[in-house]
Amino acid sequence: MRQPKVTVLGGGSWGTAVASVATRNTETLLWARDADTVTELNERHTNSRYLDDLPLHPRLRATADLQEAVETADVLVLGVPSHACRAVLTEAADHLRPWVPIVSLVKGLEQGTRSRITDVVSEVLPGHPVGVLNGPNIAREIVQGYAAAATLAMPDHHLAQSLQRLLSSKLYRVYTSTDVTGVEVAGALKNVFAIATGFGDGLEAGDNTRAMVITRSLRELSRLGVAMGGQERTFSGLSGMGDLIATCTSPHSRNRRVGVRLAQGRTLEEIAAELKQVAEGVKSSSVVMELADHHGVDMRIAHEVDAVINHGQPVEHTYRGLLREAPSHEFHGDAW
Ligand SMILES: NC(=O)C1=CN([C@@H]2O[C@H](COP(=O)(O)OP(=O)(O)OC[C@H]3O[C@@H](n4cnc5c(N)ncnc54)[C@H](O)[C@@H]3O)[C@@H](O)[C@H]2O)C=CC1
Ligand SMILES: O=C(CO)COP(=O)(O)O
Repeated sequence: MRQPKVTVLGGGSWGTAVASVATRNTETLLWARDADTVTELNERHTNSRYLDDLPLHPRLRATADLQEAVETADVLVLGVPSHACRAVLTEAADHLRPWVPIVSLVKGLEQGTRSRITDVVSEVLPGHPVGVLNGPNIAREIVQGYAAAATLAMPDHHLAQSLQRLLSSKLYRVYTSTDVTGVEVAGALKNVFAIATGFGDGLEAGDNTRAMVITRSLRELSRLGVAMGGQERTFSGLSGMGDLIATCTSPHSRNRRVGVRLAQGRTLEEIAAELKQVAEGVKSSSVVMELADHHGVDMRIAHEVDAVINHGQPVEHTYRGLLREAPSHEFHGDAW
């Protein structure tokens, strides 16, 4: 039987990495809007703007033609940043065959609507089964072939199992789940907490501080995630604790780096110019606070990140402000 063809939308670091993994299993096409990236991917099998000279799977093919990419897809993987999802999906809608499953790689929330990206997918492309693939996955490490794992969450477990085979490799272990909400919320929220961890690192606060911020962030993340309909246990899994560990400690994390640089006195504009890549936590920081208000969840750490990013609060004030608050029972109550 013919293997389903995979199309990945988004020629940045993560779309490229996932497309390269999928190419091992099946015919895979990567859509990138930048023509030079497409030429380089097809001719040199690299994507140097995002992944230096790391070799990609030689059979991976790229195109800048969205129609070609979408109309041949049996499985569509969404790998553009959250702010571009609705526009790209709307353009893709006319070309996608009915019932093609869609997997989001996006770790962000839509500004304005506060929607999860799988909800945006269902709105723009009703009737398509939709899920999310999240986990501690620094793109360059996956391309380098270091062992890693992620969770593919879909409401239909059988469909998740068949897509699991297409998107995994021996070294990239994809587990399944039916908790789409939990996995997706965890992936978006951890970026905000990685910025908070970066604050501590930028202030050279030490390893204990980092562990405190990560652990208390997990508690905050879980409380909002459960209020939004996620399952508690999901947050101690790969997309929750796992991704917090990776993003809050990796020197490759862009969100953590935003926090470090802000603590060192750089402006967001300077940091964006240096990164040249998306750090979803910057935009998510205000959305998370809107969701926290909506669901009545007190989120002190996320609140401080929002204050720095969106309201010009100096990082030192944030740090001292958090420490002034008395700790409560570790697992009961709203204190951070
Ligand atoms: N890089 C990583 O290690 C991981 C990233 N993610 C998530 O994957 C998503 C994509 O991130 P990355 O690939 O890392 O970002 P990136 O910054 O490396 O690349 C973004 C890509 O999207 C394209 N793009 C931006 N706006 C567009 C638009 N309006 N239309 C079409 N294309 C557009 C850019 O040209 C670029 O190719 C994000 O939500 C991120 O949080 C998830 C796991 C790992
Ligand atoms: O999601 C990621 C790792 O799992 C990538 O994190 P950054 O976007 O902070 O680089």
